[in-house]
Amino acid sequence: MPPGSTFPDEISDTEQLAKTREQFLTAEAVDPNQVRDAILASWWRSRRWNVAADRIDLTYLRDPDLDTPLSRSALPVLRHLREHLDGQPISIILTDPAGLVLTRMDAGRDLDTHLDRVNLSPGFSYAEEFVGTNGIGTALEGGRPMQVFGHEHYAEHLEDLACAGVPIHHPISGKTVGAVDLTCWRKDADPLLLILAKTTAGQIQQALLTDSGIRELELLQEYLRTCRRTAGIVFALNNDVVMMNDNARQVLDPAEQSVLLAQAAETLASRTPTASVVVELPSGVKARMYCRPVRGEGRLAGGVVHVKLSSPSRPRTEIASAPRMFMPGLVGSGALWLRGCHQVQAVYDAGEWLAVEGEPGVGKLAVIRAVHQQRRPGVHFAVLDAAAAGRHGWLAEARRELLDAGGTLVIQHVDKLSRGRLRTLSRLLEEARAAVPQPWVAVTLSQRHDGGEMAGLLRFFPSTVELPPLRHHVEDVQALVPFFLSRLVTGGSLVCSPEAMQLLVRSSWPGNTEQLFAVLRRIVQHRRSGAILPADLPPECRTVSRRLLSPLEAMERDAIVRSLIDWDGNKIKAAGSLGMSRATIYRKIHEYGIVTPAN
Ligand SMILES: Nc1ncnc2c1ncn2[C@@H]1O[C@H](COP(=O)(O)OP(=O)(O)OP(=O)(O)O)[C@@H](O)[C@H]1O
Repeated sequence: MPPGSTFPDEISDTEQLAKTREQFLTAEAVDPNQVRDAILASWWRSRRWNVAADRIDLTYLRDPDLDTPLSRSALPVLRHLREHLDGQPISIILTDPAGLVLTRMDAGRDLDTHLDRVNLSPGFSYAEEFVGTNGIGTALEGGRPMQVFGHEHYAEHLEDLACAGVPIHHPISGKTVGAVDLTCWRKDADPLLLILAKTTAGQIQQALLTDSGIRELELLQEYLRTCRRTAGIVFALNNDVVMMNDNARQVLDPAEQSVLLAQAAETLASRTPTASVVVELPSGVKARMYCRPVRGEGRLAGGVVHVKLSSPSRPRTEIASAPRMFMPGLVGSGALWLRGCHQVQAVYDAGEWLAVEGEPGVGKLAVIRAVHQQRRPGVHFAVLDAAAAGRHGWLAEARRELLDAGGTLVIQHVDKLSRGRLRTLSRLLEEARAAVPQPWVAVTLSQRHDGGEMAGLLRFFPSTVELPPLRHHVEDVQALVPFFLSRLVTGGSLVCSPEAMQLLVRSSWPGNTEQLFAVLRRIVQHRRSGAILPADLPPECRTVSRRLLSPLEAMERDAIVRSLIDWDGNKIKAAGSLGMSRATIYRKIHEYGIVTPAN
């Protein structure tokens, strides 16, 4: 099957795909033309998660909570769809944003039995990190609709199925609140399934908007009233929205915001919310919070909170230099990081097209997006990934964005383009320079390329801004952690303990900010409120190795870290339990940069 296509043709495709998957699993070279780009990328991720391909052995996580805005809005839509499908063997599944199956509608005995056998049932998570490539997890991971057929699944027990998953976004906050998935037998697969899943996700979003609109309006009005009455710190929150006045953003750093939001969420969720609570912030400053629940249509719509900092012990200068979001969606105040961001702003303001360079995951796209949102909010913003340039329709999309759309276009990973594609893109950029309206174009790349076709492309971009790896501004981990936690856990009810933060700051983050985000995403799977402790951190956070380890090395490192934790840092006992000599464990600890518990 061609890598860009969306639907495998026939049996020959199926056999070829099965062979390709097997080659991938046995670490043989894979012909990228035999498998779709998005699937190959997902196989690589599955391998990095160490997902087992030969079995599905999931842990039952918890009873799904169906009394949530998502379930309340989605269930009537799904029931309606079930009626329309009129007994056809298509399973309709709703999950939360982490891939936890919330509900599955009956689809006939044979299919239901099979789905039970592969744990595609309420209470189990179909996140990519547990099951590997699949319609639900891969759609959520990529943040876009995804159809996965037969042998494209990473786990072989899913090879008889085809699934179409679509993330559901909250219509107001834009956050991913869940996914809808339609699963059928592979032999019955049809490209229309994805269209149906997209329509269903759209209907659920519409229902969410209708259901939450009135309550959100009540919350907004109460928030505005409070802001008019007081010049102090005010914020309003519910599960989907956080509003904050300028004072709150200027005076509180992200860690303090997280603590206050967590406390406010807890106070509002309690059956008898107390009117005023005193909270000690990480800096030692005391804050008195006045929480007022807001109701709309008989239900809790959220709460408005007014905060007074009651301890003046913190000097004003410290308040002013505390890290805060200086561009939309960005935190961090390390000198190298800020210099990169200011350079991007300057090039944008000069109206020049821009190349941004840096290791994978350092935040290249995030900075460009933030500058765009800051300078031209509401104007069209599009992202094209050059890693998917082999996909059918990619060039047509690039042409449309460059010549017709105006606004901002980011082409990520241009260093992944073939020479032919580089030449074609250069021609399009030439045309785009004369387009009306002219787009602002930025490209991102990980490696420096000084010659050949890449030089031809880069002549359209007068400046290259280099963003530093996270290890060069590792102090920003302190601000990134609470920021990511507030993105991952609604209501901000999870904070990081100082002990865990110390380990996070000591890690070397070869995968940069993206890796930090992935680590926290994994942690919130099992800890959703309270404080993250050192024991919650995965073994990779106990190493200061500067290089990315191979999957086999990572497994060995993890085993050593776990054993050291089990034996309270006693290296000799840990080595004994692993069947390793004392010399070997010392060498490995040094080689992998393991920070032992005793350290
Ligand atoms: N300073 C920051 N503040 C907040 N979030 C950040 C920051 N830097 C990076 N991120 C987040 O980290 C993740 C990785 O960033 P991003 O995708 O921009 O990296 P990238 O350099 O473009 O990666 P790649 O080259 O691998 O595509 C994203 O979720 C992004 O929002």
